[in-house]
Amino acid sequence: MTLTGELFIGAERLARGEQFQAADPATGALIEDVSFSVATVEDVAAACAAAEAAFPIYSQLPLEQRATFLEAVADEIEALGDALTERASRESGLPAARLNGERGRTAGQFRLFAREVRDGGWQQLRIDRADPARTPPKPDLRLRTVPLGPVAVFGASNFPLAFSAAGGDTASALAAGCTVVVKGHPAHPGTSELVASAVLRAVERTGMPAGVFSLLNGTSNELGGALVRDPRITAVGFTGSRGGGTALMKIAAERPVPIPVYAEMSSINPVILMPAALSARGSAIAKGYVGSLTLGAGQFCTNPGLVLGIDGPDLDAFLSEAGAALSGLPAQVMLTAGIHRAYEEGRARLAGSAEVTTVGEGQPADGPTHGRAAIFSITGADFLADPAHAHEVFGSTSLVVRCADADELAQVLAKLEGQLTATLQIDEGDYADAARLVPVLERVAGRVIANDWPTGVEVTHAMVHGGPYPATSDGRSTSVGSLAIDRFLRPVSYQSLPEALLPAVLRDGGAGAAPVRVDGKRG
Ligand SMILES: NC(=O)C1=CN([C@@H]2O[C@H](COP(=O)(O)OP(=O)(O)OC[C@H]3O[C@@H](n4cnc5c(N)ncnc54)[C@H](O)[C@@H]3O)[C@@H](O)[C@H]2O)C=CC1
Ligand SMILES: O=C(O)CCC(=O)C(=O)O
Repeated sequence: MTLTGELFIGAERLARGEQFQAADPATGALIEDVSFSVATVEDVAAACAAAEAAFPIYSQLPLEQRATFLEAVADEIEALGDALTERASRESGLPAARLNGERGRTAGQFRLFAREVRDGGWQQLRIDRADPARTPPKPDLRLRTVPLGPVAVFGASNFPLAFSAAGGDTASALAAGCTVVVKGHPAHPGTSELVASAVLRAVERTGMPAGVFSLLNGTSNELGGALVRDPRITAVGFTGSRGGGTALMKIAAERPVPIPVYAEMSSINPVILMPAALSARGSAIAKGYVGSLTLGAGQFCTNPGLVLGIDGPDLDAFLSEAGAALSGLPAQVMLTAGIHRAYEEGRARLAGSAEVTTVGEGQPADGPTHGRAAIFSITGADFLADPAHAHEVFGSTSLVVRCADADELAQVLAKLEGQLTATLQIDEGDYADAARLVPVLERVAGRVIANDWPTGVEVTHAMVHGGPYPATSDGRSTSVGSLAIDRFLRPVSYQSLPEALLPAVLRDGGAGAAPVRVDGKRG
């Protein structure tokens, strides 16, 4: 498919005078085969108007039609085949195998949400029957969730497919019945265009209203700000930096009508090496750690950036294994020059800190945007003395905290900000101590993991990819898994409405296969 560089505003494809090009992350050279139009503030308004016009139609369609549309998006994304992988690899520097997997995950997310839409449980149907004989009389009350309205989605740089134009935020918003305006990430505009064209083919094929999906491109923060400010936008999905996420939260909160922002931001994903596990299989844990740390050049928000262990010979052996495993690994191309620069600054800050020791490094960089992996260590006391040591370094750098004892380890945990994940490496002999840690970890993180690694989020019903601030802006939700649909819904109660005016799904016998809670009893 030939790229045009146009914007997608509903069914219209538009070119603009101001344009930009993607850059090859490996060299920094511009990819000159196509220039991408920069959306104007008028384009933002037009996309939001199209999303607003489509919303009453799209949100009222039978759920079967909505589910069929989501499946058509999955099919069309898969049909893009190698062309999508090639473009995404060119724009992100990520290898083809990883991107093929991500394409499958992206299509899988749409299919999961199609099944979820059909299941209907997310509508939270409840009926409390009237009791006119009660004093005072009890009214008939019926509840369901309704979609919020048009949603703004910001594509992420590090997952050009699964967290971008048709990533998890878009899939869950469309599943909820919301329309979507995407602000594509400027690092991969061609990838976004290919994906948007697949979504629009699905729109056409399944007869969805134009405006259900739009894609805007541009490089400035003003564009994203204008989108969040638009009065028709009712919620925001974002994955990116803490600075970007908090800026959007501020804009959303200062609107005449504030709206929710679901921003996934920074996380260092603590991993706790429990003594029995460390003693029994420190070497295997070290290898697993280095594998997770260096996956995708460490550019995962689930990257294990912090490891906590009790000082002693087992931790020494672990560190030397991890350092050795790291030493042979090549530096990897990072996503953008800016992300590489931020990584190098973060790595240099740790390396230059008097309290920090270098445990091991990967092979030196042999290109301008290659990130060299590194593991550092610090004592628990020094870590506690300076909270800056807990700042995320986005890439393959991790800090191991050598705690004097279990009490100090608990103090370090207590100092941590909100996290997406917290991982325990445990054996049976650790269970008693681990049992005391689990309640602490569930306060810190959205996902508590045992004997696995945080990178690679499973897209399922029981997944939580979220966590207390600053891991996300709203720790009550997830951005991955079927529960993500809840972010874009709100409950409405219908009191004493005549049957003819009730939503069909709330009429007696109208729920179909969807579960209904009648007078408090689950069906
Ligand atoms: N938590 C996570 O999963 C991720 C975190 N990052 C972090 O973000 C850093 C920069 O990477 P990017 O992906 O470029 O993230 P970013 O936060 O700079 O940009 C993400 C998107 O938000 C927009 N944006 C950023 N700041 C904005 C503002 N003030 N107003 C309006 N729109 C704004 C950008 O134009 C882009 O579309 C990385 O070095 C890393 O530290 C990056 C990717 C994923
Ligand atoms: O680990 C994953 O699969 C997802 C990571 C993620 O959400 C991110 O890096 O933005």
